[in-house]
Amino acid sequence: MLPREVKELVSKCLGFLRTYLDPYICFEIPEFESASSNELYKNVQLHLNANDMCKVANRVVLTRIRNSKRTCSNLAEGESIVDTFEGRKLWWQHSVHKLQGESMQGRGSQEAHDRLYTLKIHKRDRDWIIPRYIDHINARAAGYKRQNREMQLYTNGKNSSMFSGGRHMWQSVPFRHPSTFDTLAMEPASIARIKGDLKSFMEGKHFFERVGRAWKRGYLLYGPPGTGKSSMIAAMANFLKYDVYDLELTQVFSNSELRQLLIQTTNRSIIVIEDIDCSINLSGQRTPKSRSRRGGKDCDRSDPFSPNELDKLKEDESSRITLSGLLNFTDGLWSCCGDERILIFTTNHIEKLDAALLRPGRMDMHIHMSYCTFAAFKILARNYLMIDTHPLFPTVESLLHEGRCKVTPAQVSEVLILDKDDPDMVMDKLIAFLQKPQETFPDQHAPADDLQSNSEAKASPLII
Ligand SMILES: Nc1ncnc2c1ncn2[C@@H]1O[C@H](COP(=O)(O)OP(=O)(O)OP(=O)(O)O)[C@@H](O)[C@H]1O
Ligand SMILES: [Mg+2]
Repeated sequence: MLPREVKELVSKCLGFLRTYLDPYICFEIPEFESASSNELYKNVQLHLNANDMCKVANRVVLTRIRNSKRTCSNLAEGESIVDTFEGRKLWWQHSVHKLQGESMQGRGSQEAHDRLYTLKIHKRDRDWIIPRYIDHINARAAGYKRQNREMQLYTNGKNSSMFSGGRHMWQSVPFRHPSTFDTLAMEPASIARIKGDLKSFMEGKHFFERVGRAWKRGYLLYGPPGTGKSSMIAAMANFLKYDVYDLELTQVFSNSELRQLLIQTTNRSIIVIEDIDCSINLSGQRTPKSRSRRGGKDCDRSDPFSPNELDKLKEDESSRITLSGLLNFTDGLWSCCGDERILIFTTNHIEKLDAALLRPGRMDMHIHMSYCTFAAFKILARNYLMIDTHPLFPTVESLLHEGRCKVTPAQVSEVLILDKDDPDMVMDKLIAFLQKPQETFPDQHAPADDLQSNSEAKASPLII
């Protein structure tokens, strides 16, 4: 019989020998470190989920958070799977232990389990694979979070200015607008250009740093009412997964308040000022928005203002928000406080905009949203009626040809939605509608025509 000390020494030596001879090494990634959650654990979970790797496991835990669009899968207790990275194999195992007594402190009742991922790799890969693989997981998880996060729509309401000394100048609701570039009726070539521009902006961090420019981009959307300017903004937000800040300039009472509002916007966001011609004018005074009989927001109208509007106008006279205050944020020193910002102005009346707004370097791209073309109609027909062709398509084409019949995509979609389950009837109704004389809204010239005479303006902005 060996004495106890010797037995312990032998087993210790055997343990060392086993570790020494074992070609693998394990890393543990617990869900919690002390009482705080371990971000890496969550990132591993997202990485396995994003790559659909859990589906090869025998037991998978499926979860869906309330109001979320996605179902998440995770390895069940004791399950393991293999991942590959740069040609090397890595093994993941998930273990779950029930917590008791003191170890539950600070976790809350729902965290009564200790969850842990164990990553096993070859010892020889240890030095080079670990930093790179972990970076890869974090990057994948960041991309996944971005794709799946709930977007927000912020607005500066009347009451928001009460909080200007505090932190809450914006109020938000979840942004769930269904418009996408697939549902937008527009020339496919224009859509492709806009998507390409947004993509290169989103991926342009190093470019903007290298050339010393603030990482921002400005778009001016102009065209008659109902041509899809607001739908375009929603499609851009859904494409980029950015939050939207709908800035109501008529509720902003000074340049400093405007600056505070803009400073509070977060990175990766779209700041929108709709109907810019109605929100601000050259002298910096604002006029209440109104709709003309043709449906556009017509600020220089001839009909008298109501008493309420007159009161508002008087109130406005004391306001000191100016175009230069706004432009200071678009391209002045303030433009670089924050990254990945997109600024969008919309207008029904580009001809009324101040030249300062149209100058190169202000709005990088001018996008003309115009009356429905045949290509745009085909997109609406596919989306509303689920048809790609119909015997009456050539008639529609000749009616819409070269803007012969001026109807907006909004008007066409109103007709298509009427009997969407009966394409033949809808097509008949559409032809009858297109043959009726239409009351049109004056569609402005593309600013290129105005800018041609201005040599400074010839180089930019991009015009679509
Ligand atoms: N280009 C388009 N593609 C698809 N649907 C469109 C388009 N234009 C308009 N619509 C339809 O018409 C509705 C109104 O369009 P939208 O609000 O985007 O127009 P707008 O140009 O912003 O008008 P306004 O100048 O009055 O603000 C949308 O909800 C959508 O259903
Ligand atoms: Mg709109």
